[in-house]
Amino acid sequence: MIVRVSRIGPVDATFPAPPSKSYTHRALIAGALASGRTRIAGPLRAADTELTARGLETLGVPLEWLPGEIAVAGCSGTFPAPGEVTIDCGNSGTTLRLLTSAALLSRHPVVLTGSPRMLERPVGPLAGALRALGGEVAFVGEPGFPPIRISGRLRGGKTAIDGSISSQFVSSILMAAPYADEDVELTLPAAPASRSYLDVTADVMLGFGAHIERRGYDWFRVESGRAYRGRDYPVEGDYSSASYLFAVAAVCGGRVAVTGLNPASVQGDRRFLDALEAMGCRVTSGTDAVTVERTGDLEGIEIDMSSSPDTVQTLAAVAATAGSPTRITGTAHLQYKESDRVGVTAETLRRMGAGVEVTEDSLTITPAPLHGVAVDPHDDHRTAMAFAVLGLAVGGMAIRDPACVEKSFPGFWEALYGEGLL
Ligand SMILES: O=C(O)C1=C[C@@H](OP(=O)(O)O)[C@@H](O)[C@H](O)C1
Ligand SMILES: C=C(OP(=O)(O)O)C(=O)O
Repeated sequence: MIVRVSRIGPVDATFPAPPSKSYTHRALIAGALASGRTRIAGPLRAADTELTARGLETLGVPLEWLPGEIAVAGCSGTFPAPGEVTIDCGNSGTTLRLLTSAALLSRHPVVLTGSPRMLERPVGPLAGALRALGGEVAFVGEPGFPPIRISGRLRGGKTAIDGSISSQFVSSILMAAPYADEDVELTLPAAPASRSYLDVTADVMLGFGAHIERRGYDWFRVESGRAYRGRDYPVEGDYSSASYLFAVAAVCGGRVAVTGLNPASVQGDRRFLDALEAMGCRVTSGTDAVTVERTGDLEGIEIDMSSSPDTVQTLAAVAATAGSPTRITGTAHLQYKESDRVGVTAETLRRMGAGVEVTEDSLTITPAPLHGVAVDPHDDHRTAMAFAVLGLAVGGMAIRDPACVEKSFPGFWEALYGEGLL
């Protein structure tokens, strides 16, 4: 299937934010490990969160998707898997990385695997740190990459971990740490990639009753024995998904309001709104909605997006419509995602007519007259959504494999269609 995107004029639209993917993954894991029952209210039901839920079910945790909620029966820190199990994490890095440490809480070995692309996404630094904490991690295929077989136990103690490729390595150990035999102390010798996701991890852990101490992003200690307690857990809206909706106003002009976002959220992709503001949009944040409005022209900016990787492509799309160049830094780790995102974004923007310069850790977009092209997102939801939005300003865009948005934002096309934008 192909979605054809035509040029539209200024917009005036209001959308509900899809629920947060990162919060839903973490609430599922905390609820599964907790003592007692958890009710996750307003979760994201998308391909990736279903993969985490299915993985937990494979580990023996009863859970049920009900209308508007997930009911999870916590296993009090020991997964009751009946024997060795294999969990297919598909294309979801968060599922694979976060379940890797949790797998040590099963009585039996766990094999974690995924899509062909997932098998190219690194897990080496996570494996190394888990071994230092008592786990056994065997690489079934290529060393440093899934599939991995996890056995042994989470003894705990102190170790260093390199999170410069992915913050998910650190989040993984933190989330399982309350169930280690001893306290877990992690030192991060290098600045972690996507550090804001460590704030999301800490937020969920605290919300479920764990005890975590930290010094910024370079030292964390989790108390062993302060177990998660089952609870009613509401999931806030997703700033990464909302970025595509805000970007519609930025590239087409007019106004887009998104409801259901937490204005005080620790989600790093809130930074996308700072970028839009710096480029010349008006951003207002009320109790009901966050609104982006553009009446004049956009200016290029220079911005570090190292903590907000999932909105780099959205920002690149907006930047291509500005009146001057934009330099986005902190992009090195985008090569490890569902696709080599900087490469794909640069190649597509160049085909559309923009000037693009790429370095190891930056992306500079020089606007020029643009024309629509056919985009094959190669199973990367964010490529599909970012270029669909740009298509609304440029016209003549064709997005192949539109179903790949199911990974994080299953209602994306319907949301645009519902507001008359497609
Ligand atoms: O922990 C998480 O929920 C995520 C962390 C980020 O990954 P990296 O830390 O690998 O950059 C982000 O890109 C991903 O979509 C979700
Ligand atoms: C990188 C992403 O997710 P994950 O790492 O979970 O595959 C994403 O959603 O952009």
